[in-house]
Amino acid sequence: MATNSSNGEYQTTTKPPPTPSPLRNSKFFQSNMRILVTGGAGFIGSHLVDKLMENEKNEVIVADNYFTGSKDNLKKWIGHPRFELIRHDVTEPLLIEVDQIYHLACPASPIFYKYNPVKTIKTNVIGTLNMLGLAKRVGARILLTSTSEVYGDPLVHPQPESYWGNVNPIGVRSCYDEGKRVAETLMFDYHRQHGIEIRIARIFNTYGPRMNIDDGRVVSNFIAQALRDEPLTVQKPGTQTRSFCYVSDMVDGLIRLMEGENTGPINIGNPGEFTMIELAENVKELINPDVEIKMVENTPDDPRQRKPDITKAKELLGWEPKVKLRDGPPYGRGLPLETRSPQKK
Ligand SMILES: NC(=O)c1ccc[n+]([C@@H]2O[C@H](COP(=O)([O-])OP(=O)(O)OC[C@H]3O[C@@H](n4cnc5c(N)ncnc54)[C@H](O)[C@@H]3O)[C@@H](O)[C@H]2O)c1
Ligand SMILES: O=C(O)[C@H]1O[C@H](OP(=O)(O)OP(=O)(O)OC[C@H]2O[C@@H](n3ccc(=O)[nH]c3=O)[C@H](O)[C@@H]2O)[C@H](O)[C@@H](O)[C@@H]1O
Repeated sequence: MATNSSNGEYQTTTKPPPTPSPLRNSKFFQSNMRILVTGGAGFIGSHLVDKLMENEKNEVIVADNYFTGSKDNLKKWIGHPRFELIRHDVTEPLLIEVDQIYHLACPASPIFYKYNPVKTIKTNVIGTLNMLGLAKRVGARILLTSTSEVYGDPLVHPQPESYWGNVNPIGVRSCYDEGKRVAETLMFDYHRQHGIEIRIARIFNTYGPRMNIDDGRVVSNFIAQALRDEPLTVQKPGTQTRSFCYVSDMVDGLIRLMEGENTGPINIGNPGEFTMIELAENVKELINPDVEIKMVENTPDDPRQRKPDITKAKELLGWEPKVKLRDGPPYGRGLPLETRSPQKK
């Protein structure tokens, strides 16, 4: 600090900064790690942001076009000095400086990704290309949230990462599952060709607070129907299976993958497997024992079985899920506010 002394000369006095340094709240503050989360206003992305923001050394930038996400999911961080929210569509280039990129931007619920399939493909292909271009320019590590849908309607059960899948390339789900397969290809080509540090997570069905109550995915559908006293719509045959991972476990797995040494792809999911009839019976028992279960027509190419082999996640990341299906709110104890409305009478 420079002061003007009585004899007119400048003297330098040093004073230790208070803790925490006021610089942390100033525009001159530089965090240790600048992290971009694309799709950070969505369901998984906003929980990931919450976790990343817990670390004072992280500065988090979210880029989202709000197609299926919402500012509301991030409201507690808006205005925070280590947080920035950008309305941005990843199909357009993004020029910023970051150290890590969690690339989640993509509609995930089948009703939304089928709504504008060409846009879904653009998001997966051009969007991933743009984020890889950004990673290349600034030397950032990039993690892609791929999906168990890359296994299609799997003929191997449970699915290990070495399984190449059984995917219809021209079906109504192809914009999403083939889009994610191309995104994975792009990740590995940038890795091999340009030395980009990549991480690929193959996420299996995930549930928890902030799922959009009307987004059509089975857990939110059944819970919303049970709360509204409407029949639970089990799509035929009802014997198809899924394995449901609670969102806090998912976020933990994604961060471990980003921070670890393995490129992946690595399955992140809960191996507990349920038929859709079993899921409906669980929701009925836990939320509304009087509700009816109704069989309805299914949509094309619905995978008949899905369960992750998580051997790699256990061995390479030291990760396995902690929350069982019946224990993870909104499903078991304590429905979160986001799915509580409308109230059951
Ligand atoms: N939730 C699951 O069960 C699941 C399973 C497998 C894979 N994933 C993957 O995880 C990621 C997040 O899924 P989610 O469940 O949180 O879905 P979500 O729909 O809640 O979140 C996706 C976010 O991406 C944003 N987005 C979509 N298109 C965009 C674009 N072109 N530019 C910028 N932002 C865009 C949306 O507005 C939203 O905020 C997705 O990549 C999805 O494919 C999710
Ligand atoms: O985990 C994954 O990799 C993928 O899982 C889901 O896709 P899906 O499993 O088809 O998700 P849902 O729409 O929740 O359907 C699950 C099952 O429930 C059934 N279902 C759905 C809705 C409903 O009301 N009733 C019902 O029985 C469907 O037929 C399907 O068999 C996600 O939404 C994708 O984003 C994700 O990539």
